[in-house]
Amino acid sequence: MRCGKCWASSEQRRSQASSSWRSLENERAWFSLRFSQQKKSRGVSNGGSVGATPHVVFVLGGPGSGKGTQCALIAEEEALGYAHLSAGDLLRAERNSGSELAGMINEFIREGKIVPAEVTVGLLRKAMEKSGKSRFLIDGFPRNPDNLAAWEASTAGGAVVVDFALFLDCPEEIMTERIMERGRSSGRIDDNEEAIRKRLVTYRESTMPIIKEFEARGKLREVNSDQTIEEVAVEVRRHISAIA
Ligand SMILES: Nc1ncnc2c1ncn2[C@@H]1O[C@H](COP(=O)(O)OP(=O)(O)O)[C@@H](O)[C@H]1O
Ligand SMILES: O=c1ccn([C@@H]2O[C@H](COP(=O)(O)OP(=O)(O)O)[C@@H](O)[C@H]2O)c(=O)[nH]1
Repeated sequence: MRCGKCWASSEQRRSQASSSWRSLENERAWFSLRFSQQKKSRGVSNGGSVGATPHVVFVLGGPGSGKGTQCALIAEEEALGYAHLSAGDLLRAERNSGSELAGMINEFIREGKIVPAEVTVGLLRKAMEKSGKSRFLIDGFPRNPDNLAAWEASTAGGAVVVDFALFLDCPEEIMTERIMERGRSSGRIDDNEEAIRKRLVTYRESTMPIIKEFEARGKLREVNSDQTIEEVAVEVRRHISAIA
């Protein structure tokens, strides 16, 4: 039975969970196949070189911390060779496409909750393929342990290298101010006070543990994003440029 806050009954969830595992198997197969083919065909760009294993930087931080702004600046520098993939943008595009997932995605976004991992991993996969690039800034993902597990299952065997997670650290009051300002023109259903409160709870409870996980692995780079866009960009670029 459907309710305002749940997008599916427990039966639907169970059936979705089993199809999720099947799709994860497909994702895994895809990453290995796709990128081994790329190596053979030497057909992808890599900031000048071709044929290398794809490299990813996850860009994490709370809502309004500046992830999209900073990723766009790096992607503008063509010589660096990065494709900017915003998980949120991909989800909003899928919702706007009117696909069968649209209603479910809309509910999760409205509630500031995290969309089931296999949906997001599938959208990222397609976007990576379409980009023709082999360096990726993945903006706003992984947001919880399920996201990370699904990503790792789909890239098992080293098909994709995660260089590090870049954490844009910003006080919640500043993030809230920025999003309220963005909400004046963004048209986003979640750029309002009520949704921001929910998104901040999700960030604290679900995404912070992922940031801590990358820290524990020695794979976290941190930037204070409570500075001007230009000041943040200098530090972000320094971390990106340090990748071999
Ligand atoms: N360093 C900054 N100082 C002030 N405003 C910023 C800064 N970085 C981003 N913004 C603004 O704050 C809002 C949120 O930034 P955005 O990059 O969309 O954040 P996120 O992708 O993390 O949600 C945007 O309107 C953006 O122009
Ligand atoms: O990997 C992701 C990325 C985004 N979202 C959803 O999309 C919303 C907006 O995310 P986005 O990164 O665009 O916004 P930000 O939090 O950076 O402002 C989030 O609150 C989630 O509901 C999600 O479920 N999984």
